Amino acid sequence: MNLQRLTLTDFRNYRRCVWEPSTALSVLTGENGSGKTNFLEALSLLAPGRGLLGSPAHVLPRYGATHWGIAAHLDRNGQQFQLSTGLAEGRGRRIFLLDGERTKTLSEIAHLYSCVWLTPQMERLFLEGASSRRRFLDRLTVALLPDHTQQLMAHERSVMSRNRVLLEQPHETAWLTSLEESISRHAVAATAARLHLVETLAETPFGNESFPQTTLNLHCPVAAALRTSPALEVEDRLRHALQQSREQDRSRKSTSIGAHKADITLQDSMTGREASQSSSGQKKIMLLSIILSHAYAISRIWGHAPVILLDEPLTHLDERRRIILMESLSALQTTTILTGTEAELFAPIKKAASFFHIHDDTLHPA
Ligand SMILES: Nc1ncnc2c1ncn2[C@@H]1O[C@H](COP(=O)(O)OP(=O)(O)OP(=O)(O)O)[C@@H](O)[C@H]1O
Repeated sequence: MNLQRLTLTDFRNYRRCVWEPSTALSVLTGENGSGKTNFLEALSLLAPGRGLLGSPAHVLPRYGATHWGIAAHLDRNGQQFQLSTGLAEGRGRRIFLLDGERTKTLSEIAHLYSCVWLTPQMERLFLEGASSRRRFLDRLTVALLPDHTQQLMAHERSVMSRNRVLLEQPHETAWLTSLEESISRHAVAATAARLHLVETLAETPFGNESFPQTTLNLHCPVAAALRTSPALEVEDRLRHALQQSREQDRSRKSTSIGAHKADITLQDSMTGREASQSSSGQKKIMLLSIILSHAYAISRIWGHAPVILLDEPLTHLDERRRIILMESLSALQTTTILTGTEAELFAPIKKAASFFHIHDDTLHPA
């Protein structure tokens, strides 16, 4: 996937920014707060699922603006198209346009465009509660199975309705039964999709051959597992479990079983230890391994490599691993953008990459 031009209008700190990368690999540098993360976020928002599972559309306009827009000219295996997204004036929801036409389904876009994204905030995944790990897992899943978003939204709506009915009309058993049927159907589908993702990632050799024609050997393989209850894999069992838990759920004012209770565990597969006990550098390597394995899985499934966005990928890595990572990335043919505050650290890819410095919401060739 090659990005040819990106235009941001009133997006975050960018009033109007047009960027045309000249090589597949680009390095964006800039001072703290210059807008490096915002720039990568814009490209991530072109992929379906990000808006639903990330920042809501109304927080994205530049302060003082009421709407925002992102437009990308892309080349996918020789096929050129324009993909845009944004919040139009007077509309509450963002829309997607493909070559200027409003898209009908998000899977239409998933066939054409995908990206993988690593941010420093993701390092908190190892320490935070299960809900942020679920969001992370779901975002990866949506890139492979776009319908996953609909399943999750339908599941959430049914869980909220069941909580309300349990509190306000607990004797409406027919209503509760139908909501529990809906929860079971969507929870089983969502669990199957998540398991599919975890299995797909497990098939790609984590931390080793994480991308075609590339060897990323950072010596810290990671194993991901979905911690889920067996009830979540069989509709009848889940329906029965929900029915049995009505009293208990009513007193705790929430539904205790469902797709919203699953968790993923991440382990260092060399030591067998939980990833949360690893060092900062080891955590970073595990995340990089997951993200690049995900990129590999996307390219196998959709037939095109995703855009790769790595925000501060060198932080916490020692010099040897920084060089291995940069050399691996410079072999990729797909648009890959790396950010950092110090351009000098990217010296090993001086020849392969184009360098830009962000200042005053503009990307200046460096
Ligand atoms: N909606 C918005 N309108 C205008 N500015 C915004 C908006 N949202 C965020 N910002 C500002 O954009 C600036 C740039 O943020 P960003 O996180 O992209 O910087 P960065 O270059 O990645 O910084 P760092 O190196 O510290 O990680 C921040 O100062 C933030 O306050």
